[in-house]
Amino acid sequence: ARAGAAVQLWARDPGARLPNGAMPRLPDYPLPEAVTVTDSLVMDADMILSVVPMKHFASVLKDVQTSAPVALCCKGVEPDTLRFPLDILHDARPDLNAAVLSGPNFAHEVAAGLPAAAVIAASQPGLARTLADLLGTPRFRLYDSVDITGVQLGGAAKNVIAIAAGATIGAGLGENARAALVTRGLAEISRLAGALGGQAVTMAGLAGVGDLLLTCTGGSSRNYRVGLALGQGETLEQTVAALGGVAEGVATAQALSILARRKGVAVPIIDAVTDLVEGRASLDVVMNCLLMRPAGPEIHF
Ligand SMILES: NC(=O)C1=CN([C@@H]2O[C@H](COP(=O)(O)OP(=O)(O)OC[C@H]3O[C@@H](n4cnc5c(N)ncnc54)[C@H](OP(=O)(O)O)[C@@H]3O)[C@@H](O)[C@H]2O)C=CC1
Ligand SMILES: O=C(CO)COP(=O)(O)O
Repeated sequence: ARAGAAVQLWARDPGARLPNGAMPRLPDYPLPEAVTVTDSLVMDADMILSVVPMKHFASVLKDVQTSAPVALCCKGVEPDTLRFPLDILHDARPDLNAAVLSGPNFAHEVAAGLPAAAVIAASQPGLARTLADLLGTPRFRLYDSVDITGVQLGGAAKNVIAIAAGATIGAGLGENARAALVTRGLAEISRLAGALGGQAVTMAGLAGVGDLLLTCTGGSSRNYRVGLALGQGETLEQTVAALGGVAEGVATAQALSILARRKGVAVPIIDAVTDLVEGRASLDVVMNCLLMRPAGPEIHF
């Protein structure tokens, strides 16, 4: 809307709109006048931003009627099928042009109009820039990329590393440990990006280190908060129930561990989070396993 477009916001229950004009998930931010709320999935638009969480994306997609290009904003990997968001879209709607939008973007800060940047990736030449020009504003700076694999992986994997970062702080292991863990997490993601057909260098950008910086340090991150609570000894069930929102890293961890194993890529931090959230090992055990690993050459991706 701030970029000058008339916007339709799809919601399961448009009647849930609050008296102040906001929707319940962001109750402090009344929607701009240019935004109308609808429950129709018949979408005649210049572009669609899909923000449905991974768990529900495929089922919502079945009912969408459109020929507009879709920019996917969810961050994760589907646990059973190991599909990234673009794979899910392509499987259901190979006819649609598609892009991925990712980066360090807490929703409440974007809603408040605070400055932010993100990257849009698409494989079709020119599409990412076209969408970036439609959606970008001086306070929402959009860079473009052709590395759809790297951008999707960055968004999905940072949620898993954020759980590890939160657990490190929650367990009282200190900020040095967190910095080391996030840096080595970045190395894992960079290796995996190359093995999956993306570019390791994308992880130096907004979808990689940018979102890691935000999510692994910002107390607003749901994934970080899950890790923090686990580090403080709470159960995953308690933690997720108290969260009031989705933490995609919980379901994504195991999917990334499996993908990495298939590609022969070592991802010990992602594996540690998988063991933790799947209840296979305690925090003490996974931390000790990480600390006992032999250290080798630093750069090997
Ligand atoms: N929040 C953020 O700062 C950011 C989030 N993302 C990504 O965006 C995605 C969505 O996250 P976010 O909006 O924060 O999650 P929330 O947990 O805050 O909201 C979940 C949303 O999903 C909707 N929903 C729940 N169940 C269904 C269903 N069965 N079918 C369709 N919709 C459903 C909810 O609708 P209802 O309100 O009706 O319950 C709600 O709008 C995630 O992949 C996340 O990683 C990416 C960048 C930033
Ligand atoms: O992706 C996000 C910010 O870029 C939101 O992070 P959380 O899902 O951990 O809250």
